[in-house]
Amino acid sequence: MSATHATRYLYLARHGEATPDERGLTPTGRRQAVLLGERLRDVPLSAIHHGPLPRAAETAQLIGARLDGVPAHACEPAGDYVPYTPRRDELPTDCADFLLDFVRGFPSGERARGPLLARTAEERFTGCVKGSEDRHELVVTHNFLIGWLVRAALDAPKWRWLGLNQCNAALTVIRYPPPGRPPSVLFSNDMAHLPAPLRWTGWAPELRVAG
Ligand SMILES: O=C(O)[C@@H](CO)OP(=O)(O)O
Repeated sequence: MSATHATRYLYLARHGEATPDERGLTPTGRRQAVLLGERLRDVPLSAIHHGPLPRAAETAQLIGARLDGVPAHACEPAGDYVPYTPRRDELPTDCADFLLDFVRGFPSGERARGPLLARTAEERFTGCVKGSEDRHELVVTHNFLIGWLVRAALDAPKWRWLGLNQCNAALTVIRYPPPGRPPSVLFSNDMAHLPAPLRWTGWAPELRVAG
């Protein structure tokens, strides 16, 4: 802790498994959210921020029910959008076509509004905090924003949010210390709170590994 700044611990979770119509969570998704809430019970969270879509809002509500009195609120920067559309000349030549096709597969509206929302998310959720008290905050969000914030913490090229994927209700924690030390990614896509049958949902089958 420095005289004027303290550490922020940012807890990032992708929503639980969504129903095919994305109007809410499946029974698996609800159970994932409850278990994540139980995992977070001993964390001194001061706030839960969540995206406005039903799958994130329901996940946040189920988590919050396990955390006495932590205020939860919806906000657009925690929502679902494409944070950055790379130019071809930024990408490795051997995977440029694959990555560009992937990004262009998302609605143009999600791509157009993404960069401003991503910037706002960085301003609102990242970096050390003023004062002498460390802060712990949870953001219940979608796959892409978590990749974007991990990329930013590592100071990786902007396109590199692509390929940083999260399973449903997995936990990523980033620590932002006071000036003088870089951010650290303490956990990434951690599913220790989920039993095996509830792990790896929301993740392409070819990317799954044992455990
Ligand atoms: O639409 C998707 O593929 C991702 C993008 O962030 O969202 P979600 O986590 O809601 O599946």
